[in-house]
Amino acid sequence: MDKQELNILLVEDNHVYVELIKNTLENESAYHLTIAENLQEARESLHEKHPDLILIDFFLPDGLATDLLSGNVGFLDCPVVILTGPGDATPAIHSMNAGAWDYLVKTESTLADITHVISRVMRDWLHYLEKRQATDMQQRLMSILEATPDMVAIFDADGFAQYMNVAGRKLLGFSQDQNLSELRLTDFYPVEYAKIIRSEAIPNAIRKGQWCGETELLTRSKDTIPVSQVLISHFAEFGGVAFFSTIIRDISEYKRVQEKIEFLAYHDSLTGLINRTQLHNELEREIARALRHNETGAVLFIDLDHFKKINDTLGHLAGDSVLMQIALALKANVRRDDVVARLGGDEFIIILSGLPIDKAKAAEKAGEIAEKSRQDIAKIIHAESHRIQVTASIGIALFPLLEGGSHELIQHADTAMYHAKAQGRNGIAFYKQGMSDAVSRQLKLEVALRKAIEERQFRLYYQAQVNIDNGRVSGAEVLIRWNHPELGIIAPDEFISVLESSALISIVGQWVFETACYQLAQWVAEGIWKDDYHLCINISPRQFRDADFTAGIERVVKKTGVPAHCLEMEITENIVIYDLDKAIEIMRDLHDLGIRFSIDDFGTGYSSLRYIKRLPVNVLKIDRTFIQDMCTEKDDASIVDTIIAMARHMGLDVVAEGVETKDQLELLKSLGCPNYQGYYFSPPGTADEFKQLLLAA
Ligand SMILES: Nc1nc2c(ncn2[C@@H]2O[C@@H]3COP(=O)(O)O[C@H]4[C@@H](O)[C@H](n5cnc6c(=O)[nH]c(N)nc65)O[C@@H]4COP(=O)(O)O[C@H]3[C@H]2O)c(=O)[nH]1
Repeated sequence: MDKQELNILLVEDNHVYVELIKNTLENESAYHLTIAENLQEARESLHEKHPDLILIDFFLPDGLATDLLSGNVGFLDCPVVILTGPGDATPAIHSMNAGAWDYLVKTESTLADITHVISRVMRDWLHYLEKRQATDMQQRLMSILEATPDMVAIFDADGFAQYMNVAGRKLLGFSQDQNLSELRLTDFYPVEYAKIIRSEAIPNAIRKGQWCGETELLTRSKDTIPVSQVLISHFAEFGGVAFFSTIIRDISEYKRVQEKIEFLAYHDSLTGLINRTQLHNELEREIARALRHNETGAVLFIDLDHFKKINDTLGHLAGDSVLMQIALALKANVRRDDVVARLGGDEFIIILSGLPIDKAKAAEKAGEIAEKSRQDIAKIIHAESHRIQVTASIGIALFPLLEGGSHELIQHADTAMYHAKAQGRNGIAFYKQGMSDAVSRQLKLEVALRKAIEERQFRLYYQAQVNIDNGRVSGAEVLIRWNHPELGIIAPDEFISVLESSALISIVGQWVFETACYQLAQWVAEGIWKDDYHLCINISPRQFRDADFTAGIERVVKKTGVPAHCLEMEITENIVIYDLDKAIEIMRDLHDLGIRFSIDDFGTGYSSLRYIKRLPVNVLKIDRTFIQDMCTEKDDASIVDTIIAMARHMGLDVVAEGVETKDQLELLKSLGCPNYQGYYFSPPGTADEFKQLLLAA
């Protein structure tokens, strides 16, 4: 403290005495003296000047000294020198407020004595202040240590605990008053980490001053806590470690988050199965193992059929629930060390390892597991109060391959899966060479067809059916065309099979039926469609098997208001070979509405009279391949003759398809065929073109 700054408050009303002290102090020119002559002035000075030293004349009037010393004025946070009279006053002061004063100076002392005392007082005071500052700092540091959320501990040079802060005690389960001095640094760690502390941390801390690392602490209840820690050596003045201190942070939460992040990096968050990244790691490992142990393995690529529909119609919660349940079912179906992964979306992979070395046996085993998985997936799933049935297409590829690793294998299994889809879904296919080209062609077409649906690129053409006797139009067959933006009009033979295998046929078929009905309704309204004409619409086997096929047809008939008896559905014999009874049921329902049925391409399929008899069929359409050569090939002519005779016998109508020449027409007429269709009369044309034929009829 600068001497010049010394602020002295002299509480005294004896002018002579005041002058003397003043002179003395001013001679020193190092003090600033404030004089208070009464209680009021003393109070003000205490508040305003913050004196460093107070000189009080004990024999002041009005009990001023008593008031000051008894603390009535305020806390005197500086040394107080009592200027007292002869020695007899001392006991009175003592009894009054012990500790309130610091020095007694007798008034009979000389001023030099007083000055001397003042200097001594100030020296003491400065010393005291320094000490107080140091302890203040210590106290502050201590309170910071106690408040810090990290564990802080001090150990002596022999490693015995000397201090542990609140956070440390809390972390390890020790109470605040528990004596830890018997415990050594290494006692706070499980054995394996105590070893690291002894052999690595302490030597390093001694050598380099400090050691940092991640360890685990052992709590009082023998739990372990992951921590990050710094161990510091504090050296004595003349060398050697005086003590160690350590700061330790509990990183359990960080570890948990880190583990979660690591888990998420390699796992699918929804199902908990491993993800694509980890799948490749696992598969590479399995391939290497199969090569080492001369084993066979298999990759099953599982893709759910029409899963998007579940998400779109029942919502993502239901979709998620389905995925989770399927993940569980797949896991339950394989051995514990077989890998099940989710690639994302509705795609799963199973890696089967340790299959028999014999490829055929391995394939058989893989096929069995795939079939079991397929069946398990197809079981009814309850999700978000819905009962859902999902099917899956599964592709299988065996490994090790002659060439290629995990990527090629998954690619093969993927191709096989697409093949299974192309086969009508809900099935299994093994990868074979050459499969990729066919599948990718099919896929490209499928993608283009989906676009065609979205962009309404389909058109309907109409081909007249003609009564042979009078040569007049008796109806029409509806034929779809794909009006491709670059390739122009594409005939159905090129895309109907892809629509069928991808199940897009249901959407397109429904569109054909609806559009044709609207067109028919218009012709009826225009009065150009006669009541005994028939509009024939092709129905694919797949479309026919749709659960809501009949309901969809009924809806359209009602909506468009067409006369149902003018509608005819062209089906092929394939429709009935799946489930004859079901086919009969559907046909009867539609028949009851008034809709007629014709068997298309008759003669090319089973042509079994047994089932034709049971079906509510009205018309047989003779396939054009017989008509084509009937004038030159006797066999074809006799087949056509037989079909016409048989139809007549069974009370069925007949339409001969693909009539291109007058000779064909004449021969058909002579055989008693009632109707025909073909380029000879007119090729398929647009609705406007066909309308002209109707107007001319
Ligand atoms: N060579 C020759 N051909 C003639 C002659 N007259 C007609 N055709 C063709 O013969 C096919 C008759 O249709 P389909 O047997 O039902 O055979 C149809 C039918 O099975 C299917 N199809 C057409 N439209 C649809 C549809 O909307 N839905 C479904 N599921 N299948 C359809 O595609 C097949 C082929 O249809 P298109 O290419 O339009 O071929 C039509 C027609 O253009 C002729 O004098 N000579």
